[in-house]
Amino acid sequence: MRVGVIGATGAVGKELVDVLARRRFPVTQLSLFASARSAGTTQKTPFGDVTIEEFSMERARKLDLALLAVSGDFAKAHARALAAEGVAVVDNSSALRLEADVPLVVPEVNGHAIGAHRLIANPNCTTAILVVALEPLRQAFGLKRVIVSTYQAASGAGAEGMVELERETRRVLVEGQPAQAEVFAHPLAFNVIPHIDTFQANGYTREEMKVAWESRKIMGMPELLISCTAVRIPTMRVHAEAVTIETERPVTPEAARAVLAKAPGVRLMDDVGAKLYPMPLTATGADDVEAGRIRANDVFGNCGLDLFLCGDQLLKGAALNAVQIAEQMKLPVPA
Ligand SMILES: NC(=O)C1=CN([C@@H]2O[C@H](COP(=O)(O)OP(=O)(O)OC[C@H]3O[C@@H](n4cnc5c(N)ncnc54)[C@H](OP(=O)(O)O)[C@@H]3O)[C@@H](O)[C@H]2O)C=CC1
Ligand SMILES: N[C@@H](CC(=O)OP(=O)(O)O)C(=O)O
Repeated sequence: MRVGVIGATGAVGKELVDVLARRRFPVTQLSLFASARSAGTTQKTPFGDVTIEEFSMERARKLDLALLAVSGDFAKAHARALAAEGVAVVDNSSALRLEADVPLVVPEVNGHAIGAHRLIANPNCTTAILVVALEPLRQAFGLKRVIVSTYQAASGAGAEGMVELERETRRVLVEGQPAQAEVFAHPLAFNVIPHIDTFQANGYTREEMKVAWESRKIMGMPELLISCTAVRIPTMRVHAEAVTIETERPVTPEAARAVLAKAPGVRLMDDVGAKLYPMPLTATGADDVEAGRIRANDVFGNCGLDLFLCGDQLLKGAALNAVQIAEQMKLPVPA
């Protein structure tokens, strides 16, 4: 299959190439696209050294599958046009996620929505990690309300976010100077910032609203009551989420653990006596979303549950989920 990764030099794009190789996706020809500034450079990949090409529709329309990891504006300009050319497209940006004719998919939750569609949207990273754990709990106990607070890594802001966190941490520790900010709203080193994406009229940020909008669409629960506080923290990778739910039917921590232990895409890590709980250090590079710190939340009587999640947002929140979607799309089988 002729596969193209568009945005191949970025945080998500590099992971996409690795995931394609790791999952033995049937790639017969891999094309890597980025902007003009990267064109002509060489990227080492598990498929060998590949020269980065500047994106053009002429080149991309020859692909069987295009994995887009650029911006929303780029997706608006090219995603539908590529799909119309017969290219299967999975887009990582937020541009098309709420469009009625574009399925928004986390395969463990709503893989059935893929059908014969040629253009699929990959969800917001925080949302994908959340719904993998929420869906099995919903199936077992019903779901009334969700309150989530997030702890999001610098790489959520792309390759430049990682560079800034490393540079500014050095500035403080090595040079003894105060940290500065360009990518983030404030210096991130030795700080936490309750501001990801732009503020909306209702006081929430767009990142927080995406968690609500997208969870409702993926889970097919347009009325789901859900509130999010999204916070950037100075880790490199993995988004953590403190989640409180109110269920429709009574829930116990033991029953929730039994459900999550069997849930696809979830790794139960919940043994506080052994200091076993989800953490960015253990979730980094892992496909499964870690779930732990499961306990009854008495605020909601016998229908309340608290839990803590950690998911590698460059994998389940982006590249892994996108390749899982591609695996379920109806694509030409190479001879
Ligand atoms: N980071 C994350 O955790 C997640 C990101 N996403 C989404 O994935 C997308 C990519 O994010 P991320 O990897 O973090 O971003 P990066 O900033 O790390 O990478 C952006 C990529 O886009 C390329 N690019 C920029 N302009 C063009 C262009 N005109 N034509 C072709 N390629 C171009 C860049 O190439 P060059 O190096 O040449 O500039 C680079 O490869 C975004 O839409 C983001 O919202 C989704 C889920 C999680
Ligand atoms: N907003 C996420 C990453 C991201 O790119 O999300 P989205 O694809 O929804 O814009 C973060 O900063 O951690």
